[in-house]
Amino acid sequence: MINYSKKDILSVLNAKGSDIIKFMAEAKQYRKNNLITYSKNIFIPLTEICRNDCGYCNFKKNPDDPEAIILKTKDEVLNDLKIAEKYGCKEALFTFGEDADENEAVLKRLNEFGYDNIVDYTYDICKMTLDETNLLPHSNGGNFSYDALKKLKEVNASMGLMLENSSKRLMQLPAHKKSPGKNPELRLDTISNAGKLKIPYTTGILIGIGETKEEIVESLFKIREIFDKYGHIQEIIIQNFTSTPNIEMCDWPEPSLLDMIRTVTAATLLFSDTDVSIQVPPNLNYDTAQIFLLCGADDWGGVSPVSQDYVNPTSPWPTLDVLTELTEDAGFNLVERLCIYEKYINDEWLNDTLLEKSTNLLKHQ
Ligand SMILES: O=c1nc2n(C[C@H](O)[C@H](O)[C@H](O)CO)c3cc(O)ccc3cc-2c(=O)[nH]1
Ligand SMILES: C[C@H]1O[C@@H](n2cnc3c(N)ncnc32)[C@H](O)[C@@H]1O
Ligand code: MET
Ligand code: SF4
Repeated sequence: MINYSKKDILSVLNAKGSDIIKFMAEAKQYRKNNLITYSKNIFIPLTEICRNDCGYCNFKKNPDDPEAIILKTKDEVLNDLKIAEKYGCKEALFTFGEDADENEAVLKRLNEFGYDNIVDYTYDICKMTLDETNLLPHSNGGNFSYDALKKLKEVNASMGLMLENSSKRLMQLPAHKKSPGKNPELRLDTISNAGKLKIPYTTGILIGIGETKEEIVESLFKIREIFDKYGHIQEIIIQNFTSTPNIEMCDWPEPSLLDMIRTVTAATLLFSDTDVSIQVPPNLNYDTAQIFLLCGADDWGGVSPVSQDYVNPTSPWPTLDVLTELTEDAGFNLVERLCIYEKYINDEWLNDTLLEKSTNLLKHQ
């Protein structure tokens, strides 16, 4: 039963002074324990080519850029995975541009490798990960069709797609005006299809890209609606727009610390009657991350000892020592989790191979 109305959540996003402190305390008291989770991962950008062109994006590269990753080979990926395994990583995070196979250079490379589309290639990369390593694949490559998701489900422990925001208005702003794949109807469909297919899922919202507080409320309620229908959303990322000089939105202000606090508090309250985690990436909040634990966030997301965050390359992750220290200093304990949350590790959600691998990894934590 949802305990909060849209009006309530909007009042959290507008709260000032002692009101916001009161809401933070309310959100914090819903946390059943003092554990903060993270997943030890390696970030592998399969391709940096993307059909969209988001105004905030630091990841997408032009195919003519000699530094661009057009398509990683299987050997390159396996090499990355083996290094990650040595460091004890358990999640292979495949994040990449959407529908990259619409691009000539990517398609040419796919053809050379014996493929004609990016979904089949991603499937084989994930299959190789399961066959040759102890890591669990989590793919996040933009929208996928129902059939593509159905295929990828077989080789992914979990998958993800940021809703970003449910407002169509942003399709007219620098954030999304050149990104058909950020049409919220499409994103909501992908997230719903993942639910129909019983894929443990990560989604979230991006704060500070021109949205209003009302639109943040709408976005959170849309996610809630889908979760109530399918139960597959394991975590919600509250991601803050981070500016760098080379992006189209370089002059846009980053969201304030207080706006992030308000949003994390609002998300925690809206999901307080569920076991959905609220994730805040510590690398985008290097000096301020602790405060989010005090308003209900309970997960740091993927943290990598071996790779950079290719989406936010100027924001290095804290080391695990630093993360432990700042978590404990705030009154919590840091614990490792898998990319798939424990409650989904059963035969309702996973095939035999993924179930066996996840169960074994869980035992050895
Ligand atoms: O390092 C990052 N990890 C990102 N992750 C990884 C995430 O933190 C972990 O992979 C999940 O928590 C699963 O363990 C995403 C995963 C998704 O499914 C969807 C979006 C993101 C976004 C990022 C991101 O910007 N940077
Ligand atoms: C992988 C996810 O990273 C987020 N993302 C993309 N660019 C930025 C940025 N400059 N700052 C913060 N988050 C960003 C989007 O929400 C995307 O879906
Ligand atoms: C690199 S951004 C994350 C994956 C995908 N391109 C998306 O925006 O959904
Ligand atoms: S954020 Fe994702 S969809 Fe948007 S341009 Fe970057 S890679 Fe493409």
